Amino acid sequence: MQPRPLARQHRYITWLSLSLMSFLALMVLIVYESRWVYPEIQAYFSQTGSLTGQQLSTRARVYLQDAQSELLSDQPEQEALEAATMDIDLAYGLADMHIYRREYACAEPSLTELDRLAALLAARDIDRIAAAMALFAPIQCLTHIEMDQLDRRGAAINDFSESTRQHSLVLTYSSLLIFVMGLLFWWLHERQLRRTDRATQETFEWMQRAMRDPLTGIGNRSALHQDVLAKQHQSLGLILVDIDFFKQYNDAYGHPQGDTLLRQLAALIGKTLNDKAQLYRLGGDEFAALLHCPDIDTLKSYCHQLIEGLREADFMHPAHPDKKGVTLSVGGSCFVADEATFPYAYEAADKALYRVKTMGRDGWQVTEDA
Ligand SMILES: Nc1nc2c(ncn2[C@@H]2O[C@H](COP(=O)(O)OP(=O)(O)OP(=O)(O)O)[C@@H](O)[C@H]2O)c(=O)[nH]1
Repeated sequence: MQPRPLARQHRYITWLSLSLMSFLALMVLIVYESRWVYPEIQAYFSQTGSLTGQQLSTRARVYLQDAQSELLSDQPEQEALEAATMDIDLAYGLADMHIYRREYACAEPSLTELDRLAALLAARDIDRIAAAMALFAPIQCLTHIEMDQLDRRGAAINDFSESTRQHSLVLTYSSLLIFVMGLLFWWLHERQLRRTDRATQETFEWMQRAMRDPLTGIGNRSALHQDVLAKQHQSLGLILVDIDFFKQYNDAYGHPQGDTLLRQLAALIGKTLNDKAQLYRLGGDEFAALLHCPDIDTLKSYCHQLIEGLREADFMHPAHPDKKGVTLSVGGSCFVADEATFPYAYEAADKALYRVKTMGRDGWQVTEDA
């Protein structure tokens, strides 16, 4: 059975909504996974070893080494002391950081030492070599700070890379999972749809079979009733056809041949009525035809055609009491299709058929004003 356009549309909409849901889930995940980026960057540039922290200690150390060079140079005393004092002051200004005092034990004594040296140099109370030697301890401290800040920065970068790798992994596996789940949903949906299609098809076929006469392939009594209801308010003609002396035919030829005759008659009635009628087998040797009937004369002409058509076909009947071939008794009535009118129309056609039977068979009658 071809999938109906509506079912296909529904399938696409469901598939689309699943994709959208997966996409949304992925977006939520990305936003969730990215939440660490900004605090991480902030941490990188503020709390741990930072570029600024390292640069300040480096600059301060360079000033102190400059001061040492100036103290040990051969420039005039006055100039050398002034330049060294200036560099020590600059170094003090850079190294006098709260974070250095808090984090490094050597910071406090070094700053005190620089303070003392600056005062001694200003008072010319220390010789140049002693002052240069005294700068080694603060230089060592600043070098230590500088290296430590570098180490901390390296560690922060490593942490940053590691967490980036982990978050990327989470993101990759989650995307894969969502993709697989999308496929699974799609497969489940398709399977359900196929099952529903199959069940619908089976129900449809079962209903079709329930409405068919298995021997002749034409409709049965239920189909006749259903078709009448489907043609509400239309002018219809109902023709009932009964084989004459069918029992004798069966007795003479046997039931299988009787079955063949039933099939042949079903085909003949259809052909005679030019396929304008819907045919039914009501049971046994009784058929019915339902057709459009604008007036009673049309119905009469159909009935006449049936009798003449059978005569022309000339089916043999070896046991016909009147020594004829197979003959039919036909009764008809016209009615406006409705659930309420149909039983009366059926009764009227049946009465007409009965009249034919009682009048010797092989003929037709209609009941007017059913
Ligand atoms: N071969 C065959 N015979 C059937 C079938 N259904 C019913 N019959 C036979 O049809 C015959 C109908 O007999 P009756 O109702 O007496 O009708 P009739 O012999 O045609 O007599 P009248 O209608 O009065 O002319 C019976 O012998 C049934 O056994 C069928 O499916 N196949």
